[in-house]
Amino acid sequence: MTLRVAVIGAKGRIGSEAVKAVRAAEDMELVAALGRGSDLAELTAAGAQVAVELTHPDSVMGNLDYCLGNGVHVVTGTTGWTEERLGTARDLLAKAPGLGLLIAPNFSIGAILGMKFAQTAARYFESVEVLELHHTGKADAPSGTATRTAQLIAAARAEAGLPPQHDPTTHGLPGARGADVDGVPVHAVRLRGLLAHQQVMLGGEGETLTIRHDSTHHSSFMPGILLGARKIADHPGLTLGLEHFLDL
Ligand SMILES: NC(=O)C1=CN([C@@H]2O[C@H](COP(=O)(O)OP(=O)(O)OC[C@H]3O[C@@H](n4cnc5c(N)ncnc54)[C@H](O)[C@@H]3O)[C@@H](O)[C@H]2O)C=CC1
Ligand SMILES: O=C(O)C1=N[C@H](C(=O)O)C[C@H](O)C1
Repeated sequence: MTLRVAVIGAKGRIGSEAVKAVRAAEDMELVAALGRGSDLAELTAAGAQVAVELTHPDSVMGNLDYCLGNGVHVVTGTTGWTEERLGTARDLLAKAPGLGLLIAPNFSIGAILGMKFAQTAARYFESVEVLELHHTGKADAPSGTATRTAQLIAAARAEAGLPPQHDPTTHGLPGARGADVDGVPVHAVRLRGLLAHQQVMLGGEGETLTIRHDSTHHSSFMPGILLGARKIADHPGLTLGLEHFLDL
């Protein structure tokens, strides 16, 4: 049966690519393509079963509220998530039994594997820092991927009983050591010419390990978006990370 999919944020960098990908998918029909200022009622009028939400941290919560309140599963890649926002999303889901919400910090398989490799390596190294590099249109910093990666690394270190990292800095400028995400320094670069890149650097006695991923085109995110749209109805409630839909 054909899956009826709507894209919200259809004119954006990733949204416009998602519109093409959904159109090209033989098992999907693009029933609505909404931009800023569109009426969300278009989506329900068109009978969308799944909304692919790719907008802005300022817009995502309102879109979730509408979709989950109107019987539509949601796959979102929009970033800027906090514990408070996740709590609100859980509250919305509690009022929408049977509906699924996938929040995916990154849809690219390489990035997801990079996060997994970093999580695996974390327990074996004394030091770890995350560097993310993005295009100049990005609203949030650090990136959703870097934040999630740092959280996974911190949890792995804690589970292994590693002590907090020692920061030797006693002199310097504020910000020079990056943002502190659960004790892991995260550095964000915004540079024209870049798209989405991440480097996790781990260091131990006499060695370093670097895990690097580069998205060089928005097409890298499309197989993950389509997979999320296909699977979300079978996963009611909140799923945080596309890795839960993959055999990892
Ligand atoms: N999870 C992932 O793999 C990826 C996530 N992203 C995230 O997706 C989001 C969008 O990124 P970009 O496409 O680069 O941004 P963008 O600024 O190019 O596109 C966002 C689009 O959403 C539209 N928009 C904003 N509010 C809206 C609303 N209420 N209703 C409908 N449309 C609305 C804007 O007008 C714009 O066209 C960001 O949060 C970004 O971090 C981006 C790439 C990959
Ligand atoms: O804004 C982007 O471009 C991206 N956003 C996501 C993030 O914040 O991690 C995913 C990817 O890095 C591209």
